[in-house]
Formats: sequence, structure tokens, C-alpha cells
Amino acid sequence: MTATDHPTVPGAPIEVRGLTKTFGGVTAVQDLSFDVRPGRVTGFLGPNGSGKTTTLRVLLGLVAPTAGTATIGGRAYRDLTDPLRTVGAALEAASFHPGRTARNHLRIQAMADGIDLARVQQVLDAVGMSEYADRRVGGYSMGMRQRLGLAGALLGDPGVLVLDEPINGLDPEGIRWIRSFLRSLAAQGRTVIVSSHMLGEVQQSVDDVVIIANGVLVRSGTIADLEAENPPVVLVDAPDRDALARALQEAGLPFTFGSDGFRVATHDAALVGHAAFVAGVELRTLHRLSTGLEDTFIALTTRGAAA
Ligand SMILES: Nc1ncnc2c1ncn2[C@@H]1O[C@H](COP(=O)(O)OP(=O)(O)OP(=O)(O)O)[C@@H](O)[C@H]1O
Repeated sequence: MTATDHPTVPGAPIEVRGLTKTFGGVTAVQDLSFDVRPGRVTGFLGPNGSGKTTTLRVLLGLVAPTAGTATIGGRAYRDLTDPLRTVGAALEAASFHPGRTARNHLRIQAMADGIDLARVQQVLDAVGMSEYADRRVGGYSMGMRQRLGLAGALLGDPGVLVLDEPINGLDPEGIRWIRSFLRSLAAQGRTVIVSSHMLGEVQQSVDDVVIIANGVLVRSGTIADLEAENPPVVLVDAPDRDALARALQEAGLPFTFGSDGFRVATHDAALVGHAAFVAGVELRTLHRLSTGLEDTFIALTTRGAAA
């Protein structure tokens, strides 16, 4: 399924307002407010235990909030007229019956939800699982379980998708696949919210971010704004620093100089290496410093956790 061969599926906005949830003495989420827009992929991010799953469970009507609201198109989940065709969710990839095949799982879910059984093959195709659909889930890899969870979320062809850690446990090919799949879902007009405990994991998949720590919102906005605040840097150094400075200048690469070498304002270490190679400059250091964005994420969530 791609954006071009699937009709538009208008998604509804998600609104969370003043949401608090306490379990006994534990405050999982506190006065949390944020918006998730249709037609975009939103990363819902925070360290383990920061309250992501609790928030998503409240949104899906699985847990009652202590205070505040979480709505889809202005309505609480229990007030949606057709919830299974409005919202699709994949919360726990590991909770499938190991003795059943993927196809049977989806057939049972479709029957329980009153969904046309023809959708089963369609969603299997959509997540690239047709080949494995008649094998027992007990033998599935984590990536295949993730795809099955996603297939279940898509059964009702919903405009809103709520996916808890869908990238967790995927191999590099699976990660590439899910990135483009999430993008195609949003391009069809759907609202897509994806939780993760690692910003780097979803950085290339999301348009917007909502970052929480210790149950409290620490940041929401576009990923582009977050990236612009902390641009990536490549560290490079050479025995002949004058020659390296000339090489960088000739290549038009902006840089600053520090005690450990030159900091070049680019994410592409190969570009810097090539500039040195062309100028015949030998290097002793060449690497990308940890992505600026990951540093920002850690700083934001550590500060939030301490609050
Ligand atoms: N049913 C529950 N009973 C008691 N405490 C709970 C319950 N559910 C969650 N919590 C607590 O609420 C806090 C937030 O947990 P939650 O699972 O929402 O975080 P998370 O960000 O989804 O973390 P993870 O990525 O580890 O799943 C944690 O301290 C957790 O122990």
C-alpha cells in the first residue's frame, strides 16, 4: 500500500488536555497537554517509565484518567460512533497466541470487530506479511510480530493510528520499511502517533515530536525546529592543520576550530573526508559527533525527570 494507490483517509486530530493519571501513590502522567495533527507522523517520546503507554491507554479508553481529557476528533474513545474504524492501535507486539497463525489472528479480530474478512489479505499485503501469514506466531521474529500488530491496527482502515514502540526490535531493513510505511499512512491523510524511548530511532520517520519525562511535557513542536536548534557536527583533525583548514575552505565547508580539531557544520563525515582527500591532506580524526538531536533529547528528558 502506498500513498498513491490508496484513497485518502481523513484522520481526526488528537487532543490531550490537562491529563493526569495516578496509580495508587504513583503519578504516571501529570497535567499533560498536547495536540497530534492529521496528515503527519508524530513521535511520542520519553525515557522508559515516563508515561507514554499510560497516555496511549487513556486515549484508547483502556484506563480512566484521574483528571483531564484525551480525545480523538473532539470525543473520548468511549463516545466515538464507530471506534474500530476511527482508531487502530498496536500496543503490545508480544501478546499474540503463539499457536495461531497471523492470518487466523487477523480473521478472529476482524470477526469480533464486524470487519469484512477480505480486509485480512489486504492488511497482510500492506505490511508485507503474506508470505508468512500461515505460519504460527510462536516462531515469529520481533519484526514479524511488529508487522502483525500493525496489520491488526489497520484492519478497520482507520484514520487514526496509535502505535506503541512499533520500531522496537526491528532489524535495519524493517526500520527502513516502517519509516516509509508510516510516511505513506500520513500522506494518505491519517493521524499517526508513534511512541518510542529513543529519539534517534524515530528521527527520520516523524514530522512532529511530543517529548515527555516523568509524566510531564517537556517539549512539543516540529522535528525540523528541534534539529535546527542543535545542528549536527563532524569533528576532523589532521597533522597539518593549515592544509586541512585550506581544504575545508576550498570545499566550502563552514568550520570552527577547537583544541580537539575542526568542527564542521555538516552531518556528512564522508563529505569532509572527500574534501581532505581531494586536497591530499592526511587525517588523524574524522567522525560525526553524537547527533545534536540526541543530545537535546537527553538534556530535555533529564531536566524533566529531575523536576
Ligand atoms: N497499572 C499500573 N499500576 C501501577 N503503576 C503503573 C501502572 N501502569 C504504569 N504504572 C507506572 O506509571 C509510570 C509510567 O509508566 P508507562 O508504562 O506509562 O511509561 P512508558 O513511558 O510507557 O514506559 P515504557 O517505555 O517502559 O513502557 C511508571 O512509573 C509505571 O511503573
